[in-house]
Amino acid sequence: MGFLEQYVEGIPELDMEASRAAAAHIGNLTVPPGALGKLESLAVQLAGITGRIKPSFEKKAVIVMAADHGVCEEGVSAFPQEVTTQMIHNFLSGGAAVNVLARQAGAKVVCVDIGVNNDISHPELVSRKIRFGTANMAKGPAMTRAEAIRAIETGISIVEEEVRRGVSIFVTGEMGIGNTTASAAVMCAMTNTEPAKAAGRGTGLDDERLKHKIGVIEKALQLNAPDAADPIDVLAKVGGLEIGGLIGVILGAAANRCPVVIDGFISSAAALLARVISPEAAGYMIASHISQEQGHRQLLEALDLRPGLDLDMRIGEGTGGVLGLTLVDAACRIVSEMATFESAGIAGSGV
Ligand SMILES: Cc1cc2ncn([C@H]3O[C@H](COP(=O)(O)O)[C@@H](O)[C@H]3O)c2cc1C
Ligand SMILES: O=C(O)c1cccnc1
Repeated sequence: MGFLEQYVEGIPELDMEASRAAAAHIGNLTVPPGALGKLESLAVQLAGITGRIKPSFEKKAVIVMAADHGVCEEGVSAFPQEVTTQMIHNFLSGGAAVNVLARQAGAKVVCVDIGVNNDISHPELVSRKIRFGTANMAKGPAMTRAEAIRAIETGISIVEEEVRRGVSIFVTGEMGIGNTTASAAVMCAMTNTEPAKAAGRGTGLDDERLKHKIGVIEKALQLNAPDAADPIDVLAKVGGLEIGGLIGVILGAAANRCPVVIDGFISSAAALLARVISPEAAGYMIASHISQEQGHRQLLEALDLRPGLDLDMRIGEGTGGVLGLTLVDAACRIVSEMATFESAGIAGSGV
């Protein structure tokens, strides 16, 4: 058995006893039953993940996996490929949207080069390049199976390092011009969805170029025939290196009983593959927001995840995910700080 298969076997089931105890505690808090809505289900989930009724997460990290995509040569993005590298410099100097929102949430940004086209060296950059971008999936497989597995294992090793540094909650983030094309192709392959329903405008394609993008995805799926029963085959043929890295982040978080907050469309495509690799990992995923990217709603439904926020965002990077940390903090404070009917001397419901 390879490292990955063995690692995945170690992902623990959720602690249902802790979840039940949290639900009972929430039932005694001074609100009408169920009135705190998704914050209540989040608190119950967090108890199941950590085994603690009143968890708290001091150290938080968003892992921004960055990689390039060979399919960009088909003209599937509104922006040129160099923007991937340029944005990495922006992440490293703290000026990107995810940096700002992560500072607000008290999370550190870990930027990983898992497959960018250029050589980049910076003391803050985690350099784990597997190859210089994927190959063009409209002409053949994006990467080899061995590279796909390495991408996943890279994500796992980064989480393991951060757990050793005390991080106890993770957010998925990414940067890669062209990656909404790869993510839509993954979604189509895994859920048997028409590319016209899965593909969106990404960074801002007009109608004509969106039609072209849909045609490219159709061609890539036809040519590569990814096997829906084999998520690593799907990742290798029509996915991306950062998508593989994020699968590893999700599996790594689950193996360490840490919640993992899922960002937008690209992160959700990674989550879809992760939950087939490990059905147990699904319980550790928290959906942060619904992105404007067409296909995200259906993708979240396929994941059976209900997003907390709907902010008309369409950027990725982990921006929605770090905003989702606020909801996690809110759920934690409710269970640890609220009074119960008994402690506050308030009469319960008469019905
Ligand atoms: C300046 C800029 C910053 C970004 N930050 C995230 N993305 C997002 O856009 C890209 C996906 O869209 P597409 O598939 O259309 O290329 C990804 O890099 C994603 O993270 C950005 C895109 C741009 C242009
Ligand atoms: O939802 C996302 O992750 C997204 C949407 C558009 C562009 N980039 C990312």
